[in-house]
Amino acid sequence: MVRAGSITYPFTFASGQLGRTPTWREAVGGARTVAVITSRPVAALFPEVLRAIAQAGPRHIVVEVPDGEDAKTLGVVDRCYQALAQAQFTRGDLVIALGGGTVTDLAGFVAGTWKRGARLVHAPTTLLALVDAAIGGKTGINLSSGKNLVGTFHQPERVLADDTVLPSLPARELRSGLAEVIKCGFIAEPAILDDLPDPARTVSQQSERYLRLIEMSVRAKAQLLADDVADRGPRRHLNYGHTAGQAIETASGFTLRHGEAVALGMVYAARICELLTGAGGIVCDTRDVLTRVGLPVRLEAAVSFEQMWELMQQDKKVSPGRPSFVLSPRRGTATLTTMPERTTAQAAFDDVLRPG
Ligand SMILES: NC(=O)c1ccc[n+]([C@@H]2O[C@H](COP(=O)([O-])OP(=O)(O)OC[C@H]3O[C@@H](n4cnc5c(N)ncnc54)[C@H](O)[C@@H]3O)[C@@H](O)[C@H]2O)c1
Ligand SMILES: O=C(O)C(=O)C[C@@H](O)[C@H](O)[C@H](O)COP(=O)(O)O
Ligand SMILES: [Zn+2]
Repeated sequence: MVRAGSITYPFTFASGQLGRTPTWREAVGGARTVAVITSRPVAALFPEVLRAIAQAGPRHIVVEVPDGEDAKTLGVVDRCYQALAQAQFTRGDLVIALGGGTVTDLAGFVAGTWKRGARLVHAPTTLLALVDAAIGGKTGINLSSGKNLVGTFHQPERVLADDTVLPSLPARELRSGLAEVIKCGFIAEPAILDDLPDPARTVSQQSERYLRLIEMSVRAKAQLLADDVADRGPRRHLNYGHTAGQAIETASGFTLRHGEAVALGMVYAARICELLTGAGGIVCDTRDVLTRVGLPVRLEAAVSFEQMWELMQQDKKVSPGRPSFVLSPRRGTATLTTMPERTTAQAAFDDVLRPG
């Protein structure tokens, strides 16, 4: 179960459940219409899931949205609203998000704002969505001025976790998800960092290990948000590596995957921590861990300090004088500090991120 303040909902883990009609019969409850928001590649990968949803009973529509970050725009939100309007979709009807974190962020926002809040079930299909995006109710739409600048908190009624989605993931997507898993290792559960998968082996060859990692990451995230859904205190620890990471992700024009950018953001935060505390070895440890699974530890995209700094100021956590930058001085712990001064921020960028 995930507790998000006063709301509690199940995170059910069962191999193959997404392709079974009874799963969906139970999830649909009394809805008369179901709207599946998904992307074309995901729909093509999982026809048996769409079939199982169709067989669950109510009328259903499939709203296909662009793949990846292109889904998280106000234009796509509007297209989803039009589809819901045409289907005379009510608050008691159900939005199903079938896809990765971009789909859960978009569908969560659409459900949360449709008639001030429709029902929502997440069916995550990437590792990243399974361990992170499908849990906790954050939704996000990008603007040209920054990532996730528009959003609501809207909790799903349930998260249907199914590890049979993982084997088809390209290695790069798997690594991107592992960045969020590693993040949980640095901020909350150090055992994660001693149990990382071997990138040379497939998911199926180390499935027990993946199950442990998913379990530890979900537990860590659920604990941090349980009493801070609105992201004012401990939940912010989940933003470790994101202040710089999401700025870099945006400045790269989304050529970097979310997890890759977060990996670079964690290296950056590690250096900031060293500069602020005088401690040593944090960057080295961070790079060692990330390198073990093949995540980037140096910035190769053409992103300047000025671009990153400018975008960091747009971060939602930032308000003058208030703690908004996450440090992890020791494996398994996190603290909040104020945004570093520009000179410190520039020094850290030059030390660990400057390309070339
Ligand atoms: N709301 C939150 O708490 C939260 C947390 C973390 C990340 N996010 C957001 O999530 C997004 C990143 O999510 P993502 O990494 O899942 O990216 P994504 O949704 O773009 O999916 C990545 C790619 O994988 C493909 N794909 C999906 N499932 C697949 C499968 N089973 N097999 C093969 N390919 C598959 C998709 O078609 C896509 O091309 C970012 O926008 C990030 O901001 C949100
Ligand atoms: O759930 C949270 O809280 C997180 O911060 C999880 C992050 O991994 C995720 O990328 C989130 O969408 C970032 O949120 P934002 O507030 O920085 O937009
Ligand atoms: Zn993230």
